[in-house]
Amino acid sequence: MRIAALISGGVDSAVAVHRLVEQGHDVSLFYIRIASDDGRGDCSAEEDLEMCRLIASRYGLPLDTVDLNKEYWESVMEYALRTVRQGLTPNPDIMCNRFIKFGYFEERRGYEFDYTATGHYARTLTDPADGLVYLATAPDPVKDQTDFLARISYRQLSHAMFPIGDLPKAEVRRMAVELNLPNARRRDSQGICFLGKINYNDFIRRHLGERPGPIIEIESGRKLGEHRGYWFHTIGQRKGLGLSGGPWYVVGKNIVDNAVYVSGGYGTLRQYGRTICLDEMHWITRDPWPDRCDAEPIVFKNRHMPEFIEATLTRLGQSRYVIESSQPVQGIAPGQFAVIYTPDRRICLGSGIITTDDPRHFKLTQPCQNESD
Ligand SMILES: Nc1ncnc2c1ncn2[C@@H]1O[C@H](COP(=O)(O)OP(=O)(O)OP(=O)(O)O)[C@@H](O)[C@H]1O
Repeated sequence: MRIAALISGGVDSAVAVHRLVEQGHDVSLFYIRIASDDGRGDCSAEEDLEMCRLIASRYGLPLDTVDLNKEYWESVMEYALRTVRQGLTPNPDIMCNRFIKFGYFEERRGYEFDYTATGHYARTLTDPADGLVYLATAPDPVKDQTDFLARISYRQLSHAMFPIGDLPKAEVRRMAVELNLPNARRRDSQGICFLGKINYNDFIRRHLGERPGPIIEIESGRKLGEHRGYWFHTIGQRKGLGLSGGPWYVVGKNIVDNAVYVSGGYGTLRQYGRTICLDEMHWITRDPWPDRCDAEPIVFKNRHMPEFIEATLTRLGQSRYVIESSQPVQGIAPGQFAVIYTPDRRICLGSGIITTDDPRHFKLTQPCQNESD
């Protein structure tokens, strides 16, 4: 088959290329170029590209660079800045997969090929019962990246291939060393997709500036210190508050008063919630419960983490849902995505955006409604 392989210069996509070649596919390599926004040039991209060239020459494959800078700024960076300015928590990785790696790249080059392959830790499964393709979790629970893919469309998923998704990271690294790949000992990329190369706080500061305001203890109303702008802080955050006598957790923000609210100690109730309201639900393959409004058993993640949380999911309106978690959940941050999985943790069904709605106003007994109601 003809495969477009997206490579970053990192070890995962290099081993993915090795596996595709080994399986006898006709592989073309693509590197997506995003310029850095700090005016300091783009040396890390040059280094990545050099690695990609070494991989290409090692396997005798064509390598092309695709410039998606403008598209990245319009669909990922502006979304991230808009979201933090609203006091919400963005997820640039999710947007990057949907709009860049499986979006604009597909429109520009990917469509010419049978499949587009990446080094993501995820799998695709075809269910013999309905013949449809599903996004399945990787066996390596720490590396599983299905949560970052939970917003891609069915069309994008059906055209995607994850050649290393069935391997544990340690095995991928071992293969790279054994194959003597040029990047075998390169350290893993950290942080947020292309933004991972720059300091996140610097990025926010450059675009939104600073706006000092009070840090307030939510229980007592006492001012404990100053922050440099509510957009630097996320609900659930513990580090970087600069307060003594912690631990302190961010539990709320008031963007009108520019106040950041914290709660001290371990496990105080303010830091937790069990009811999570969602909107803009996106099902990747299909709505598993199209005609039902019952509390369906699921597991979910509300941030990138290895553990799944057991819960029920109930539809309230066409795209509005509510999660009732079986255990208290720390750091429920509006704007973030709650990613929904089947109870056996095998299939990533989709995701909804956590809203600012007050969960106490959601009665699970309220009748299921359609959007037009
Ligand atoms: N600049 C890029 N150009 C093309 N594809 C990319 C680029 N950056 C990432 N990708 C693709 O997206 C996948 C997941 O990217 P992520 O940033 O999560 O890196 P990763 O898991 O550390 O993988 P790798 O080790 O390949 O960098 C990569 O394996 C690669 O297929």
